Amino acid sequence: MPLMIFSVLLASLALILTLLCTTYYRLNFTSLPPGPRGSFFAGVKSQLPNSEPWKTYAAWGARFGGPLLSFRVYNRLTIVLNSHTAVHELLERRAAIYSGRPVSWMFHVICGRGSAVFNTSANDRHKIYRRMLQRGLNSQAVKEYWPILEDEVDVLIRGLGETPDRFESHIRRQPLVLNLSQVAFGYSISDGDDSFISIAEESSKISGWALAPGRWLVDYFPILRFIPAWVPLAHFKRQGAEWGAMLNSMSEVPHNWVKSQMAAGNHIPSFTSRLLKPGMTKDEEDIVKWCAGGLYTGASDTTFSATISFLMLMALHPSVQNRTQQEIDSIIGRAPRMTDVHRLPYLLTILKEVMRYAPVANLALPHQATEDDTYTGYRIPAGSTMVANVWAILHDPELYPDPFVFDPERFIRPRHSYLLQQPDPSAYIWGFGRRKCPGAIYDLSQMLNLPWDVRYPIRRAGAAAEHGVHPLPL
Ligand code: HEM
Repeated sequence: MPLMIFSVLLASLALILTLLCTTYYRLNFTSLPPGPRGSFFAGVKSQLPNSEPWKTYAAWGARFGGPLLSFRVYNRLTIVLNSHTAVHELLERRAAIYSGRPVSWMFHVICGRGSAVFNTSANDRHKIYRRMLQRGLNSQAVKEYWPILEDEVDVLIRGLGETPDRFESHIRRQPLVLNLSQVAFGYSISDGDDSFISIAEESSKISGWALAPGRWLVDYFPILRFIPAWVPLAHFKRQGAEWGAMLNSMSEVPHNWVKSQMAAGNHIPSFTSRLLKPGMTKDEEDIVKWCAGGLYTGASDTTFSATISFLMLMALHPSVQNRTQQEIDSIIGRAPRMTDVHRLPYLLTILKEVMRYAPVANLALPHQATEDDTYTGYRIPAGSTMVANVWAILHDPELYPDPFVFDPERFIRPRHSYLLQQPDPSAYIWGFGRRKCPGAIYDLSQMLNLPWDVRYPIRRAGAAAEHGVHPLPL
Protein backbone atom coordinates (compact mmCIF):
# COMPACT_ATOMS: atom_id res chain seq x y z
CA MET A 1 0.00 0.00 0.00
CA PRO A 2 2.66 2.58 0.91
CA LEU A 3 4.44 1.60 -2.29
CA MET A 4 1.31 2.35 -4.28
CA ILE A 5 0.88 5.76 -2.60
CA PHE A 6 4.54 6.47 -3.27
CA SER A 7 4.14 5.54 -6.96
CA VAL A 8 1.06 7.74 -7.33
CA LEU A 9 2.90 10.65 -5.68
CA LEU A 10 5.90 10.09 -7.92
CA ALA A 11 3.75 9.96 -11.05
CA SER A 12 1.92 13.16 -10.02
CA LEU A 13 5.23 14.90 -9.33
CA ALA A 14 6.54 13.83 -12.75
CA LEU A 15 3.38 15.13 -14.39
CA ILE A 16 3.60 18.49 -12.59
CA LEU A 17 7.31 18.80 -13.49
CA THR A 18 6.57 18.03 -17.14
CA LEU A 19 3.81 20.64 -17.23
CA LEU A 20 6.04 23.24 -15.57
CA CYS A 21 8.94 22.48 -17.92
CA THR A 22 6.68 22.67 -21.00
CA THR A 23 5.20 26.00 -19.89
CA TYR A 24 8.66 27.36 -18.98
CA TYR A 25 10.03 26.24 -22.33
CA ARG A 26 7.14 27.77 -24.26
CA LEU A 27 7.39 31.05 -22.40
CA ASN A 28 11.12 31.38 -22.62
CA PHE A 29 12.59 29.43 -25.47
CA THR A 30 10.14 30.34 -28.16
CA SER A 31 10.06 34.06 -28.47
CA LEU A 32 7.57 36.52 -29.81
CA PRO A 33 8.06 37.68 -33.41
CA PRO A 34 10.45 40.65 -33.65
CA GLY A 35 9.27 44.24 -33.72
CA PRO A 36 9.54 47.62 -32.02
CA ARG A 37 9.20 47.34 -28.25
CA GLY A 38 8.30 50.91 -27.16
CA SER A 39 7.84 52.05 -23.57
CA PHE A 40 7.19 49.85 -20.54
CA PHE A 41 3.62 51.06 -19.98
CA ALA A 42 2.16 52.09 -23.36
CA GLY A 43 4.32 49.97 -25.69
CA VAL A 44 4.44 51.50 -29.18
CA LYS A 45 1.29 53.60 -28.80
CA SER A 46 3.15 56.85 -29.54
CA GLN A 47 4.78 55.32 -32.64
CA LEU A 48 1.52 54.26 -34.29
CA PRO A 49 0.91 56.36 -37.41
CA ASN A 50 -2.29 58.37 -37.83
CA SER A 51 -2.72 57.25 -41.41
CA GLU A 52 -1.67 54.43 -43.73
CA PRO A 53 -0.51 52.07 -40.95
CA TRP A 54 0.06 49.34 -43.57
CA LYS A 55 3.06 51.29 -44.87
CA THR A 56 4.55 51.60 -41.38
CA TYR A 57 3.99 47.88 -40.74
CA ALA A 58 5.68 47.02 -44.04
CA ALA A 59 8.65 49.27 -43.14
CA TRP A 60 8.88 47.73 -39.64
CA GLY A 61 8.68 44.28 -41.24
CA ALA A 62 11.64 45.11 -43.49
CA ARG A 63 13.60 46.56 -40.55
CA PHE A 64 13.08 43.65 -38.16
CA GLY A 65 13.01 40.85 -40.76
CA GLY A 66 10.96 37.66 -40.82
CA PRO A 67 7.42 36.90 -41.97
CA LEU A 68 5.83 38.10 -38.71
CA LEU A 69 6.11 41.35 -36.81
CA SER A 70 4.86 41.93 -33.28
CA PHE A 71 4.30 44.96 -31.09
CA ARG A 72 2.39 45.85 -27.96
CA VAL A 73 0.04 48.75 -27.25
CA TYR A 74 -0.49 48.83 -23.46
CA ASN A 75 -1.21 45.18 -22.69
CA ARG A 76 -2.42 44.12 -26.13
CA LEU A 77 -0.20 42.20 -28.49
CA THR A 78 -0.59 42.65 -32.23
CA ILE A 79 1.05 40.32 -34.72
CA VAL A 80 1.28 41.59 -38.29
CA LEU A 81 1.56 39.12 -41.16
CA ASN A 82 3.50 40.84 -43.91
CA SER A 83 4.01 37.78 -46.12
CA HIS A 84 1.59 35.76 -48.21
CA THR A 85 2.99 32.48 -46.88
CA ALA A 86 2.30 33.45 -43.24
CA VAL A 87 -1.22 34.62 -44.15
CA HIS A 88 -1.91 31.41 -46.01
CA GLU A 89 -0.55 29.14 -43.30
CA LEU A 90 -2.10 30.86 -40.29
CA LEU A 91 -5.33 32.55 -41.39
CA GLU A 92 -6.31 29.97 -44.02
CA ARG A 93 -4.83 26.58 -43.10
CA ARG A 94 -5.14 27.08 -39.35
CA ALA A 95 -8.41 29.05 -39.63
CA ALA A 96 -9.95 26.99 -36.80
CA ILE A 97 -7.83 28.90 -34.26
CA TYR A 98 -7.43 32.23 -36.09
CA SER A 99 -11.01 33.28 -36.85
CA GLY A 100 -11.87 35.18 -33.68
CA ARG A 101 -12.29 38.96 -33.58
CA PRO A 102 -10.41 41.02 -30.99
CA VAL A 103 -12.84 42.64 -28.56
CA SER A 104 -13.11 46.41 -28.74
CA TRP A 105 -14.56 47.14 -25.29
CA MET A 106 -15.57 50.63 -26.33
CA PHE A 107 -17.37 49.67 -29.54
CA HIS A 108 -18.52 46.11 -28.93
CA VAL A 109 -19.49 46.39 -25.25
CA ILE A 110 -20.07 50.03 -24.25
CA CYS A 111 -21.66 50.99 -27.58
CA GLY A 112 -23.38 47.57 -27.70
CA ARG A 113 -22.24 46.49 -31.20
CA GLY A 114 -20.70 43.13 -30.22
CA SER A 115 -23.44 41.10 -31.92
CA ALA A 116 -22.82 42.55 -35.40
CA VAL A 117 -21.60 40.03 -38.00
CA PHE A 118 -18.21 41.73 -38.21
CA ASN A 119 -17.66 41.88 -34.47
CA THR A 120 -18.97 38.68 -33.00
CA SER A 121 -16.46 36.01 -32.05
CA ALA A 122 -16.32 32.86 -34.16
CA ASN A 123 -19.12 31.12 -32.23
CA ASP A 124 -22.33 29.28 -33.12
CA ARG A 125 -24.16 32.55 -33.67
CA HIS A 126 -21.52 33.61 -36.18
CA LYS A 127 -22.12 30.32 -38.03
CA ILE A 128 -25.84 31.13 -38.25
CA TYR A 129 -25.04 34.60 -39.60
CA ARG A 130 -22.71 33.16 -42.20
CA ARG A 131 -25.28 30.59 -43.36
CA MET A 132 -27.93 33.29 -43.70
CA LEU A 133 -25.61 35.64 -45.61
CA GLN A 134 -24.47 32.79 -47.82
CA ARG A 135 -28.11 32.11 -48.76
CA GLY A 136 -28.65 35.75 -49.69
CA LEU A 137 -25.33 36.36 -51.46
CA ASN A 138 -24.33 33.16 -53.29
CA SER A 139 -23.83 33.25 -57.05
CA GLN A 140 -27.37 32.05 -57.76
CA ALA A 141 -29.00 34.57 -55.42
CA VAL A 142 -26.84 37.39 -56.77
CA LYS A 143 -28.20 36.80 -60.29
CA GLU A 144 -31.59 37.94 -59.00
CA TYR A 145 -30.06 41.35 -58.30
CA TRP A 146 -28.62 41.80 -61.80
CA PRO A 147 -31.60 43.80 -63.15
CA ILE A 148 -31.32 46.17 -60.17
CA LEU A 149 -27.58 46.49 -60.76
CA GLU A 150 -28.09 47.27 -64.44
CA ASP A 151 -30.84 49.83 -63.78
CA GLU A 152 -28.75 51.51 -61.12
CA VAL A 153 -25.89 52.16 -63.50
CA ASP A 154 -28.27 54.16 -65.71
CA VAL A 155 -29.11 56.33 -62.70
CA LEU A 156 -25.40 56.78 -61.97
CA ILE A 157 -24.64 57.83 -65.53
CA ARG A 158 -27.53 60.25 -65.63
CA GLY A 159 -26.46 61.77 -62.32
CA LEU A 160 -22.83 62.10 -63.41
CA GLY A 161 -23.93 63.74 -66.65
CA GLU A 162 -26.40 66.17 -65.06
CA THR A 163 -24.50 67.24 -61.94
CA PRO A 164 -20.87 66.17 -62.30
CA ASP A 165 -19.88 68.37 -59.34
CA ARG A 166 -21.87 65.99 -57.10
CA PHE A 167 -19.69 63.16 -58.34
CA GLU A 168 -19.00 61.70 -54.90
CA SER A 169 -22.61 61.62 -53.78
CA HIS A 170 -23.70 59.93 -57.04
CA ILE A 171 -21.18 57.17 -56.53
CA ARG A 172 -21.96 56.84 -52.84
CA ARG A 173 -25.64 56.51 -53.69
CA GLN A 174 -25.00 53.47 -55.82
CA PRO A 175 -23.97 50.91 -53.20
CA LEU A 176 -26.38 52.41 -50.73
CA VAL A 177 -29.34 52.15 -53.03
CA LEU A 178 -28.46 48.65 -54.04
CA ASN A 179 -27.63 47.17 -50.72
CA LEU A 180 -29.32 49.18 -48.07
CA SER A 181 -32.55 49.82 -49.81
CA GLN A 182 -33.32 47.40 -52.60
CA VAL A 183 -31.54 44.25 -51.57
CA ALA A 184 -31.56 44.39 -47.79
CA PHE A 185 -34.86 46.19 -47.17
CA GLY A 186 -36.78 46.74 -50.43
CA TYR A 187 -36.54 50.49 -49.86
CA SER A 188 -36.10 52.98 -52.72
CA ILE A 189 -33.98 55.98 -51.95
CA SER A 190 -35.46 59.16 -53.36
CA ASP A 191 -32.31 61.26 -53.87
CA GLY A 192 -28.81 61.82 -52.53
CA ASP A 193 -30.18 63.56 -49.41
CA ASP A 194 -32.40 60.68 -48.29
CA SER A 195 -32.53 60.13 -44.53
CA PHE A 196 -31.43 56.47 -44.99
CA ILE A 197 -28.20 57.79 -46.51
CA SER A 198 -27.60 60.20 -43.63
CA ILE A 199 -28.18 57.39 -41.14
CA ALA A 200 -25.70 55.22 -42.97
CA GLU A 201 -23.04 57.91 -43.15
CA GLU A 202 -23.46 58.90 -39.52
CA SER A 203 -23.18 55.32 -38.31
CA SER A 204 -20.03 54.76 -40.36
CA LYS A 205 -18.44 57.87 -38.80
CA ILE A 206 -19.32 56.84 -35.25
CA SER A 207 -17.94 53.34 -35.82
CA GLY A 208 -14.67 54.86 -37.02
CA TRP A 209 -14.33 57.04 -33.90
CA ALA A 210 -15.28 54.26 -31.50
CA LEU A 211 -12.88 51.78 -33.10
CA ALA A 212 -9.87 54.12 -33.42
CA PRO A 213 -6.87 52.10 -32.19
CA GLY A 214 -5.20 53.43 -29.04
CA ARG A 215 -7.89 56.05 -28.45
CA TRP A 216 -9.86 54.39 -25.63
CA LEU A 217 -8.04 53.21 -22.53
CA VAL A 218 -10.94 50.89 -21.73
CA ASP A 219 -10.00 48.80 -24.78
CA TYR A 220 -6.76 47.92 -23.00
CA PHE A 221 -7.94 47.95 -19.37
CA PRO A 222 -11.49 46.56 -19.59
CA ILE A 223 -11.95 46.85 -15.83
CA LEU A 224 -12.49 50.58 -16.47
CA ARG A 225 -15.88 49.75 -17.96
CA PHE A 226 -17.26 49.35 -14.45
CA ILE A 227 -16.61 53.03 -13.61
CA PRO A 228 -20.05 54.66 -13.21
CA ALA A 229 -20.90 57.06 -16.03
CA TRP A 230 -21.37 60.01 -13.63
CA VAL A 231 -17.69 59.97 -12.52
CA PRO A 232 -16.08 63.09 -14.09
CA LEU A 233 -13.28 61.12 -15.80
CA ALA A 234 -15.68 58.57 -17.29
CA HIS A 235 -16.37 60.64 -20.41
CA PHE A 236 -15.93 57.47 -22.51
CA LYS A 237 -18.91 55.85 -20.75
CA ARG A 238 -21.21 58.78 -21.49
CA GLN A 239 -19.94 59.07 -25.06
CA GLY A 240 -20.28 55.30 -25.61
CA ALA A 241 -23.83 55.25 -24.25
CA GLU A 242 -24.80 58.15 -26.53
CA TRP A 243 -23.22 56.53 -29.61
CA GLY A 244 -24.72 53.13 -28.69
CA ALA A 245 -28.24 54.61 -28.52
CA MET A 246 -27.73 56.37 -31.86
CA LEU A 247 -26.35 53.27 -33.58
CA ASN A 248 -29.13 51.16 -32.16
CA SER A 249 -31.89 53.41 -33.35
CA MET A 250 -30.16 53.68 -36.74
CA SER A 251 -30.24 49.91 -37.20
CA GLU A 252 -33.84 49.78 -35.98
CA VAL A 253 -35.11 52.31 -38.55
CA PRO A 254 -34.81 50.20 -41.73
CA HIS A 255 -35.75 46.98 -39.93
CA ASN A 256 -38.93 48.48 -38.47
CA TRP A 257 -39.71 50.09 -41.79
CA VAL A 258 -39.77 46.63 -43.47
CA LYS A 259 -41.99 45.28 -40.69
CA SER A 260 -44.48 48.10 -41.07
CA GLN A 261 -44.55 47.62 -44.85
CA MET A 262 -45.13 43.89 -44.40
CA ALA A 263 -47.92 44.55 -41.93
CA ALA A 264 -49.54 46.92 -44.43
CA GLY A 265 -49.16 44.28 -47.15
CA ASN A 266 -47.25 46.53 -49.57
CA HIS A 267 -43.61 45.54 -49.06
CA ILE A 268 -41.14 44.87 -51.86
CA PRO A 269 -39.41 41.46 -51.41
CA SER A 270 -35.99 41.87 -49.81
CA PHE A 271 -33.38 39.99 -47.76
CA THR A 272 -35.20 41.05 -44.56
CA SER A 273 -38.76 40.37 -45.67
CA ARG A 274 -37.80 36.92 -46.97
CA LEU A 275 -36.33 35.94 -43.61
CA LEU A 276 -38.85 37.50 -41.21
CA LYS A 277 -41.47 34.95 -40.26
CA PRO A 278 -44.55 35.30 -38.06
CA GLY A 279 -43.98 33.97 -34.53
CA MET A 280 -40.20 34.43 -34.61
CA THR A 281 -38.53 34.84 -31.23
CA LYS A 282 -36.91 38.19 -30.40
CA ASP A 283 -33.50 36.56 -30.80
CA GLU A 284 -34.32 35.06 -34.22
CA GLU A 285 -35.54 38.44 -35.38
CA ASP A 286 -32.36 40.04 -34.04
CA ILE A 287 -30.28 37.66 -36.15
CA VAL A 288 -32.11 38.79 -39.30
CA LYS A 289 -31.57 42.42 -38.30
CA TRP A 290 -27.84 42.01 -37.71
CA CYS A 291 -27.39 40.14 -41.00
CA ALA A 292 -29.22 42.80 -43.01
CA GLY A 293 -27.12 45.40 -41.17
CA GLY A 294 -24.00 43.42 -42.18
CA LEU A 295 -25.06 43.61 -45.84
CA TYR A 296 -25.31 47.33 -45.63
CA THR A 297 -22.21 48.00 -43.51
CA GLY A 298 -20.11 45.60 -45.58
CA ALA A 299 -21.16 47.12 -48.84
CA SER A 300 -21.22 50.86 -48.41
CA ASP A 301 -17.68 52.17 -47.91
CA THR A 302 -15.99 49.24 -49.63
CA THR A 303 -17.91 49.47 -52.90
CA PHE A 304 -17.69 53.24 -52.87
CA SER A 305 -13.94 53.13 -52.46
CA ALA A 306 -13.47 50.46 -55.16
CA THR A 307 -15.62 52.44 -57.60
CA ILE A 308 -13.70 55.66 -56.99
CA SER A 309 -10.38 53.85 -57.48
CA PHE A 310 -11.63 52.27 -60.68
CA LEU A 311 -12.80 55.58 -62.15
CA MET A 312 -9.67 57.42 -61.13
CA LEU A 313 -7.33 54.77 -62.56
CA MET A 314 -9.30 54.66 -65.80
CA ALA A 315 -9.14 58.43 -66.09
CA LEU A 316 -5.40 58.36 -65.57
CA HIS A 317 -4.84 55.56 -68.12
CA PRO A 318 -6.76 56.41 -71.32
CA SER A 319 -4.94 53.64 -73.23
CA VAL A 320 -6.47 51.07 -70.86
CA GLN A 321 -9.91 52.58 -71.44
CA ASN A 322 -9.47 52.47 -75.19
CA ARG A 323 -8.41 48.86 -75.13
CA THR A 324 -11.49 47.97 -73.02
CA GLN A 325 -13.68 49.76 -75.51
CA GLN A 326 -12.09 47.90 -78.42
CA GLU A 327 -12.64 44.61 -76.63
CA ILE A 328 -16.31 45.43 -76.02
CA ASP A 329 -16.84 46.61 -79.61
CA SER A 330 -15.15 43.59 -81.20
CA ILE A 331 -16.57 40.87 -78.96
CA ILE A 332 -20.03 42.17 -78.02
CA GLY A 333 -20.68 45.04 -80.45
CA ARG A 334 -23.16 46.81 -78.13
CA ALA A 335 -23.40 47.84 -74.48
CA PRO A 336 -22.80 44.51 -72.72
CA ARG A 337 -25.10 43.06 -70.10
CA MET A 338 -24.13 41.08 -67.03
CA THR A 339 -24.32 37.78 -68.94
CA ASP A 340 -21.67 39.04 -71.40
CA VAL A 341 -19.07 39.97 -68.84
CA HIS A 342 -17.18 36.69 -68.78
CA ARG A 343 -16.53 36.99 -72.50
CA LEU A 344 -14.42 40.09 -71.82
CA PRO A 345 -11.08 38.87 -70.47
CA TYR A 346 -9.36 42.26 -70.57
CA LEU A 347 -12.11 43.86 -68.51
CA LEU A 348 -11.69 41.16 -65.87
CA THR A 349 -7.95 41.81 -65.67
CA ILE A 350 -8.57 45.53 -65.17
CA LEU A 351 -10.72 44.80 -62.15
CA LYS A 352 -8.04 42.51 -60.73
CA GLU A 353 -5.41 45.19 -61.21
CA VAL A 354 -7.60 47.93 -59.65
CA MET A 355 -8.11 45.74 -56.58
CA ARG A 356 -4.39 44.95 -56.41
CA TYR A 357 -3.08 48.43 -57.04
CA ALA A 358 -5.54 50.18 -54.69
CA PRO A 359 -6.88 47.53 -52.31
CA VAL A 360 -9.98 48.59 -50.46
CA ALA A 361 -9.15 46.86 -47.19
CA ASN A 362 -5.40 47.36 -46.88
CA LEU A 363 -5.28 45.49 -43.56
CA ALA A 364 -8.46 43.39 -44.05
CA LEU A 365 -10.10 43.20 -40.60
CA PRO A 366 -8.15 42.00 -37.56
CA HIS A 367 -8.56 38.37 -36.49
CA GLN A 368 -7.84 36.97 -33.05
CA ALA A 369 -5.81 33.85 -32.18
CA THR A 370 -8.04 31.78 -29.93
CA GLU A 371 -5.31 29.30 -28.86
CA ASP A 372 -1.56 29.44 -28.21
CA ASP A 373 0.39 28.57 -31.33
CA THR A 374 3.86 28.74 -32.87
CA TYR A 375 4.99 29.62 -36.38
CA THR A 376 8.54 29.46 -37.78
CA GLY A 377 9.81 29.22 -34.20
CA TYR A 378 7.88 32.24 -32.96
CA ARG A 379 5.30 32.17 -30.21
CA ILE A 380 1.77 33.40 -30.91
CA PRO A 381 -0.09 33.65 -27.60
CA ALA A 382 -3.88 33.10 -27.48
CA GLY A 383 -5.65 36.47 -27.55
CA SER A 384 -3.14 38.09 -29.98
CA THR A 385 -4.62 40.38 -32.58
CA MET A 386 -3.63 39.07 -36.01
CA VAL A 387 -3.37 41.65 -38.78
CA ALA A 388 -2.85 40.62 -42.42
CA ASN A 389 -0.97 43.33 -44.28
CA VAL A 390 -2.84 42.91 -47.56
CA TRP A 391 -1.30 46.07 -49.00
CA ALA A 392 2.25 44.76 -48.39
CA ILE A 393 1.43 41.43 -50.03
CA LEU A 394 -0.20 43.05 -53.07
CA HIS A 395 2.85 45.31 -53.46
CA ASP A 396 5.44 42.61 -52.86
CA PRO A 397 7.85 42.85 -55.83
CA GLU A 398 8.50 39.10 -55.66
CA LEU A 399 4.83 38.39 -56.37
CA TYR A 400 4.10 41.43 -58.53
CA PRO A 401 7.14 42.89 -60.33
CA ASP A 402 6.97 46.72 -60.54
CA PRO A 403 4.18 46.72 -57.96
CA PHE A 404 3.61 50.48 -58.11
CA VAL A 405 2.90 50.43 -61.84
CA PHE A 406 -0.77 50.06 -62.85
CA ASP A 407 -0.55 47.28 -65.41
CA PRO A 408 -3.58 45.04 -66.11
CA GLU A 409 -1.39 43.09 -68.56
CA ARG A 410 0.37 41.46 -65.64
CA PHE A 411 -2.59 39.07 -65.37
CA ILE A 412 -2.70 38.04 -69.02
CA ARG A 413 0.85 37.09 -69.82
CA PRO A 414 0.77 34.19 -72.27
CA ARG A 415 1.38 30.85 -70.61
CA HIS A 416 4.66 30.30 -72.46
CA SER A 417 5.97 33.73 -71.45
CA TYR A 418 9.24 33.73 -69.55
CA LEU A 419 7.52 36.07 -67.10
CA LEU A 420 5.31 34.15 -64.70
CA GLN A 421 1.66 34.99 -64.47
CA GLN A 422 1.06 36.83 -61.26
CA PRO A 423 -1.20 35.54 -58.47
CA ASP A 424 -4.86 36.47 -58.51
CA PRO A 425 -5.34 39.21 -55.86
CA SER A 426 -8.75 37.72 -55.02
CA ALA A 427 -6.86 35.41 -52.67
CA TYR A 428 -6.15 38.43 -50.43
CA ILE A 429 -8.60 41.26 -51.00
CA TRP A 430 -11.65 39.55 -49.50
CA GLY A 431 -10.04 38.52 -46.21
CA PHE A 432 -9.37 35.07 -44.85
CA GLY A 433 -10.57 31.75 -43.45
CA ARG A 434 -13.96 31.67 -41.75
CA ARG A 435 -14.19 35.46 -41.92
CA LYS A 436 -13.73 35.84 -45.67
CA CYS A 437 -16.05 38.49 -47.10
CA PRO A 438 -19.46 36.94 -47.85
CA GLY A 439 -20.20 39.79 -50.27
CA ALA A 440 -17.39 39.00 -52.73
CA ILE A 441 -19.57 37.57 -55.50
CA TYR A 442 -22.10 40.32 -55.07
CA ASP A 443 -19.48 43.01 -55.18
CA LEU A 444 -17.75 41.59 -58.21
CA SER A 445 -21.07 41.65 -60.06
CA GLN A 446 -21.54 45.24 -59.08
CA MET A 447 -18.03 46.20 -60.18
CA LEU A 448 -18.29 44.27 -63.42
CA ASN A 449 -21.38 46.21 -64.23
CA LEU A 450 -19.59 49.53 -64.12
CA PRO A 451 -16.96 49.86 -66.80
CA TRP A 452 -18.85 50.18 -70.03
CA ASP A 453 -21.63 52.40 -68.82
CA VAL A 454 -19.41 54.90 -67.10
CA ARG A 455 -17.06 55.22 -70.02
CA TYR A 456 -18.50 58.57 -71.07
CA PRO A 457 -17.66 60.41 -67.81
CA ILE A 458 -14.35 58.54 -67.71
CA ARG A 459 -13.49 59.79 -71.18
CA ARG A 460 -14.33 63.34 -70.20
CA ALA A 461 -12.25 63.04 -67.07
CA GLY A 462 -9.39 61.53 -69.07
CA ALA A 463 -9.52 64.38 -71.57
CA ALA A 464 -9.45 66.90 -68.74
CA ALA A 465 -6.40 65.16 -67.27
CA GLU A 466 -4.57 65.53 -70.58
CA HIS A 467 -5.15 69.30 -70.37
CA GLY A 468 -3.71 69.48 -66.88
CA VAL A 469 -7.03 69.57 -65.06
CA HIS A 470 -7.41 67.25 -62.05
CA PRO A 471 -9.04 64.18 -63.60
CA LEU A 472 -11.82 63.73 -61.10
CA PRO A 473 -13.10 65.99 -58.36
CA LEU A 474 -11.73 63.87 -55.51
C1 HEM B 1 -14.90 46.02 -52.83
C2 HEM B 1 -15.78 45.49 -52.01
C3 HEM B 1 -15.48 44.71 -50.74
C4 HEM B 1 -14.28 44.39 -50.18
C5 HEM B 1 -12.87 44.69 -50.70
C6 HEM B 1 -14.57 43.65 -48.96
C7 HEM B 1 -13.60 43.15 -48.12
C8 HEM B 1 -13.88 42.54 -46.90
C9 HEM B 1 -12.87 42.13 -45.96
C10 HEM B 1 -11.37 42.28 -46.16
C11 HEM B 1 -13.52 41.60 -44.90
C12 HEM B 1 -12.87 41.04 -43.63
C13 HEM B 1 -12.53 39.59 -43.83
C14 HEM B 1 -11.70 39.04 -42.68
O1 HEM B 1 -11.95 39.35 -41.53
O2 HEM B 1 -10.77 38.26 -42.96
C15 HEM B 1 -14.95 41.66 -45.15
C16 HEM B 1 -15.92 41.21 -44.29
C17 HEM B 1 -17.27 41.30 -44.56
N1 HEM B 1 -17.86 41.79 -45.71
FE1 HEM B 1 -16.92 42.55 -47.30
N2 HEM B 1 -15.93 43.54 -48.83
C18 HEM B 1 -16.53 44.17 -49.89
C19 HEM B 1 -17.89 44.24 -50.16
C20 HEM B 1 -18.87 43.66 -49.40
C21 HEM B 1 -20.27 43.60 -49.77
C22 HEM B 1 -20.85 44.13 -51.09
C23 HEM B 1 -20.92 42.98 -48.72
C24 HEM B 1 -22.38 42.65 -48.59
C25 HEM B 1 -23.24 42.66 -49.57
C26 HEM B 1 -19.93 42.65 -47.71
C27 HEM B 1 -20.20 42.04 -46.50
C28 HEM B 1 -19.24 41.70 -45.57
C29 HEM B 1 -19.55 41.12 -44.25
C30 HEM B 1 -20.94 40.84 -43.68
C31 HEM B 1 -18.31 40.86 -43.62
C32 HEM B 1 -18.08 40.28 -42.22
C33 HEM B 1 -17.72 38.81 -42.30
C34 HEM B 1 -17.44 38.17 -40.93
O3 HEM B 1 -16.90 38.82 -40.04
O4 HEM B 1 -17.75 36.98 -40.80
N3 HEM B 1 -18.69 43.07 -48.16
N4 HEM B 1 -15.15 42.25 -46.40
